[in-house]
Amino acid sequence: MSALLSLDGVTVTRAGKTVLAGVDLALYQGERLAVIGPNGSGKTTLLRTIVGLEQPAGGRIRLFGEDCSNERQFRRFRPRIGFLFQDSDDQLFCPSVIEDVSFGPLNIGCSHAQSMERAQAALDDLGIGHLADRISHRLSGGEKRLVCLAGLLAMNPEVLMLDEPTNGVDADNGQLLLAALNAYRGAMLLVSHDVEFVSQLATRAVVAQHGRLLSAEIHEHVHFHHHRHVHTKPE
Ligand SMILES: Nc1ncnc2c1ncn2[C@@H]1O[C@H](COP(=O)(O)OP(=O)(O)OP(=O)(O)O)[C@@H](O)[C@H]1O
Repeated sequence: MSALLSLDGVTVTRAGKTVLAGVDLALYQGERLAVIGPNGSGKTTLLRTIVGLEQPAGGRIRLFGEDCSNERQFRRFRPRIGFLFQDSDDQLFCPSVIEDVSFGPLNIGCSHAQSMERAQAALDDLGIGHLADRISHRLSGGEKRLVCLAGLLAMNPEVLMLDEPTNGVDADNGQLLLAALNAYRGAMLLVSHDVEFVSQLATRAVVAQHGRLLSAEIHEHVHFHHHRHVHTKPE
C-alpha cells in the first residue's frame, strides 16, 4: 500500500536555524498519526511543509504518490487535504458561519445549493447546526474551532491535518470534536500537546525533538492518579 503523504529526508531552515533535520514520515490510509512535542519543535512547520506552504531546503515530498516540489504541484492536491490551522482566526474570513463552511465546497466546484447543503450537513454532524447564521468572528474560541472543522469536512477530504485541534475548546465541545474525528473515515495527521485527547484518537504517535521525529508509544499506567502517557520508543 502506498502512503497518502510521505516525506523523505526533508530539511527546513528558518532564519538560519534548522527546524526539520532530514525528516522521514509516511501517512497511510486508515491511520491517525499524532505528532507531539514541545513548543517550537517544528510541528506546525511540518504540517505547513507537507502542503507546500514552507519551502524545504532539501528532501522529497510526495502527496498521493506524486512528487511535489512547486506551487503548481502542491495546489493540485490541497483540496484533498483539510488543514485545520492552529489559529481559527486565520481560517475564518466570511461574515457568517454558513458562508465560511460553504466556501470550500464552492471553491471545488459545487453549486451554491450543493455547497449550502454540504455545509449545513457538516455543521449538523458536529452538533453545531444552530450556529449557521451566526457571525463567525463573534463565536467563542471553541465554537470557531468546530466551525473551522466543519468547513474542512464539508469538502470530504481524504486526509485531515489538524494543528492543535483542542486549542481553546472546553470539555463539552471537546467531546463533540472527539466524536466527529473518531467518526471521520479518512487518514489524519494530528499535532497536539493534549495527550489525553491524542490517546483517545491516535493510532500511532511520533515525538518531534531536535528537528527529528521519534516513534512513540501511547499507553496508560497507574501513578498516584490514573492518566495516559506518551513515551518515545527505542529506535
Ligand atoms: N516565520 C518564521 N520565521 C522564523 N522562524 C520561525 C517562523 N515561524 C516559526 N519559526 C521558528 O521555527 C521553529 C519551529 O516553529 P513551529 O511553529 O513549527 O513549532 P511548533 O512545534 O509548532 O511550536 P508550538 O507548539 O509553539 O506551536 C521555532 O523555533 C520558531 O520560532
